[in-house]
Amino acid sequence: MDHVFFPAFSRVAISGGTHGNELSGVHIVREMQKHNVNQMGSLSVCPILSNPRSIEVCRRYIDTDLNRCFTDALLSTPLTDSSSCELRRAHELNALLGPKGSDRAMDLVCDLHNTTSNMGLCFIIDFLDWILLHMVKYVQIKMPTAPIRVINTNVASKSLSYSVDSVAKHGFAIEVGPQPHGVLRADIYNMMKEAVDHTLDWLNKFNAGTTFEGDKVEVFVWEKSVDYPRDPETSQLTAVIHPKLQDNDFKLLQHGNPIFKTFTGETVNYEGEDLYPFFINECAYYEKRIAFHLAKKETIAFPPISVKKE
Ligand SMILES: N[C@@H](Cc1ccccc1)C(=O)O
Ligand SMILES: CCCCCC(=O)O
Ligand SMILES: [Zn+2]
Repeated sequence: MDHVFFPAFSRVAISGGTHGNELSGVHIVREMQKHNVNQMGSLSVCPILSNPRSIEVCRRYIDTDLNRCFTDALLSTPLTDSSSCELRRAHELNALLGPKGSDRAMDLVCDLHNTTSNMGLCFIIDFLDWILLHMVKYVQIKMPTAPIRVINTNVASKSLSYSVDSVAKHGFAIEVGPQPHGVLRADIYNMMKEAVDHTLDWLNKFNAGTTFEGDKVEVFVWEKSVDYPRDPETSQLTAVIHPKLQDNDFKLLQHGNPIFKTFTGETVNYEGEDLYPFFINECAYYEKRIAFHLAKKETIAFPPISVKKE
């Protein structure tokens, strides 16, 4: 693949607390703010707490999920007195870190999340972005023992991307679990902190003119979601994640494998095509009617890249 050149990175944001009870990112950002981290080598770094009001009450959100508020449609919805706290905050964050799709948007936003699912450390991206794939490869090499994967949400277009990181030129989330929401685990905190540090190191090396050789990386591309079995009248759950699926994120799920155990003891088997499950039993997804997501696994080759000399 031909060598690709990108402009140097200048302004990056590290955001935490987009979901107020996902504490690794809240404390990583708080530590950065406490030590006045705002210049790291060639980068100006903006540590920001995305949803201070939800952090204050240690809940995912106040009115609605902030990480679903950044579609073009919602960002151009005029605010009224009845607008949700999070839509109001999304408009503020878009002005601060974006505007989404504009030339003056942040070069990069790294949004920090935790999951109750056994997912290790995942980079969540909306599109194949050579910069982000190189960054992931670098972090994987620097953290060989940690399970580090890439999830592509496969959103249909930039205008339909809905997460806070989508306002930047290069946006992604770092998702680490398992960690209960509202809880801090040292192992999970350290994994996230190390990944953030390596990400910033990579950006400085890139800016300094390092050529990163082409390579390939496995990417899990979102395909569909599966909800819990529910009572058709009441929508109440009638089953839980089967013990044989629980904690087996990213292990191939094959036709006929057990996925749910009903409260009356029956096993429900998976009837779909062989795919990779993730976000299995994520606490915050019950209300979204998601028991787990399913992804295809693809191997993506990416070209050598280096900074474009202005
Ligand atoms: N846990 C995050 C995962 C995510 C990150 C970025 C984009 C889409 C999804 C969320 O549900 O918001
Ligand atoms: C990482 C989560 C993927 C969400 C895919 C969707 O709900 O459209
Ligand atoms: Zn989150």
